Amino acid sequence: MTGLRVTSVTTSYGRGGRVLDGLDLTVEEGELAAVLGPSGCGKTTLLRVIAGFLRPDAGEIAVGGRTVGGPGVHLPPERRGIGIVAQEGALFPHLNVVRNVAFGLRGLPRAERGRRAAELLELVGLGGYGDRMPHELSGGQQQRVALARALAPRPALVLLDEPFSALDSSLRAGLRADVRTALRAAGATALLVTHDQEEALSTADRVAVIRAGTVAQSGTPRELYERPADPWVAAFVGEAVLLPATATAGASHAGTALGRIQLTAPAGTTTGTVVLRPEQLRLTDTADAAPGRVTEVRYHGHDTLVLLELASLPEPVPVRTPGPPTVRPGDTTGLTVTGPALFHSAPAPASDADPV
Ligand SMILES: Nc1ncnc2c1ncn2[C@@H]1O[C@H](COP(=O)(O)OP(=O)(O)OP(=O)(O)O)[C@@H](O)[C@H]1O
Repeated sequence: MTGLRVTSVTTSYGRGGRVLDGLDLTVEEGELAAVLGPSGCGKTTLLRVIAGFLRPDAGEIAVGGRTVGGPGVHLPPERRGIGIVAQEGALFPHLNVVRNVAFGLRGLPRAERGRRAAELLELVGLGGYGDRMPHELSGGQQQRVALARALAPRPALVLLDEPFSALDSSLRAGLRADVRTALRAAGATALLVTHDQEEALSTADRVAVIRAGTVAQSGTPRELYERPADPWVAAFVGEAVLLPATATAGASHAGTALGRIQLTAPAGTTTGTVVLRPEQLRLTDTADAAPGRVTEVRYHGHDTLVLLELASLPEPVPVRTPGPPTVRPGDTTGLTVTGPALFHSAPAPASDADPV
C-alpha cells in the first residue's frame, strides 16, 4: 500500500499565481521521504495541503490508500490520520510531558493511554521525563516529545515541518538520527520538509526536490547525487562545479576549461554542462593540470576549501582537500579531474543555486 500519494495538485493563494503546479509525489508505506527546495518553492504550502489546512484548486491526496482530499472530498485535518511535528515543538505548555503525548489518545481507556504514552516516550529516549513540564526541557527534548505525541495515535502519515531548524547544529545531527530511528521503530510513513540538503540526504530514504511548485526530481539520496536530472538539481543537491562543455554527439569525452573530461555516458548534444563533484577535483602540479591561482583558503578542521582562479573561467573553482591547508592565497597550483563526469544538454543555471 502507498503511504502518501499526491496527484496533480495545483494551489494558488487568492489572485496570486500558482504556488503548486500539478505536483505529483509518492511516498511508500514505512518510508521517510524529504521534500527539499529553496525558500518560496512551495514546501510549506504542500504540507498544508496534505494536512488539510488548505484546499487545493485541483488534484488529489491519498493517505494510507484513502482519499482525504480531491474533487468533492475535503476531510478536515483531524480526520486525515496525520500526525504533525512543527518547527518548534508546539507542546501544550500547561500539560506535563506524558499528558502532552497522551493528548491524541482521548478515545482510549485511561490505563491504555498511559501505557501507550510511556511506550512512545521510551521510543524517543525520554523514558524518565513524563512528569516534567515543557519549559523544563531543552529544545531537542521538546522536539522528541512532539514526535512522541504525533506518533502516539498510530497515524497513517507523520508530517515534519523543518523540525530541527530551531536547534543548534551540534544537536541537530544527533536528533535527526534519533528521529529516523524512532520513525523506523514505529513503522511510520513520514514526510520531512527541509531546505537543508545535507539533512535531506543524510536522513531520508527518498528525496523530492521541489522547484517552482513541481517536483524537479524524486529519488534516493544516492540517485539524486549521482544522477541529478539537470544542472540546477546537481547544484542544489550537494556541492557541484558546473562547467560549460562542448562534445561531439555520442562522444565519451567533452571539452571544458579544465581540459578534456571523460563522461559517464555518451554526450547527447554538442553543447552542454559538465557536472563535477568536489571529490573529483585534485590540486596537483603535474603537467596535465589546468594552472590556477589560489584566491581563498577556508579551513574547516576535517577538510579545507580552496578557491582556485583559472584564466579560462569567470568564477573561482571550489576544491575540497582533506585535512589542513597545503596552499596559501596567491600560490599558483594546478587542478585535475579524476573519474568520469555527468554531461547535461542544459546550460548551467545562472542563479540562486550557488555551488559553493
Ligand atoms: N498565505 C499566503 N498568501 C499569499 N501567498 C502566500 C501565502 N503563503 C505563502 N505564499 C507564497 O507562496 C509561495 C510558496 O510559499 P511556501 O511558504 O509554501 O514556500 P516554502 O518553500 O515553504 O518556503 P520557505 O522555505 O521559505 O519556508 C511563496 O511565494 C509565498 O510568498
